[in-house]
Amino acid sequence: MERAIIKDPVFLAVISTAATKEDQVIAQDLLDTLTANQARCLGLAANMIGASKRVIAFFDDKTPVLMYNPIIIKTSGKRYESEEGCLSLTGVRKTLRYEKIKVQYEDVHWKRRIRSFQGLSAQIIQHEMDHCDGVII
Ligand SMILES: CSCC[C@H](NC=O)C(=O)O
Repeated sequence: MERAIIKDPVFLAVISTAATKEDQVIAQDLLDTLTANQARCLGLAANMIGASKRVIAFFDDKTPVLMYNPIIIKTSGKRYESEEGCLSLTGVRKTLRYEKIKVQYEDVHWKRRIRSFQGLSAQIIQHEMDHCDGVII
C-alpha cells in the first residue's frame, strides 16, 4: 500500500534499526510507494514512509530493487561530487559519492546477496543508505 512521504527532519534524523524477515509489509509498502511516485522518485528508504528500519528500494535502470540491511563491503573508482534532490526536502545539495560499490544485503525473498553497482544506481543506493543512518544529503 502506498504511504505518505515523511518530511519531518527530526523523525528522519533517527538511525534506523536492522530489518528482520518480519518486515515484509514495510518492504511491500516501500515498493508500492516507489512505484506510485516513479515520475519523481529514484529511490526511497523505509524511514521516509514512517518506518525506522534498514530497508531501501530504488530503480536500477527501470527495475525496482529492494534491499534489507544493505552494507557497502567495497568501494572503487573515484569519489566524485554529485548534486542530489530528495523527496523529503526541497532543492538540491552537493555531496560526495563513490563511483562503484559492492553491496551485501538480503533481497526481497530474504536471500543473502552480494552485487556490484556503479553510476546512478550506486549513487541512489548511497543516498538511501544515508537515510538509514539518519543522514539527509
Ligand atoms: C540521485 S539519488 C536521489 C534519490 C532520491 N531519493 C530520496 O531518498 C530521489 O530523488 O529519488
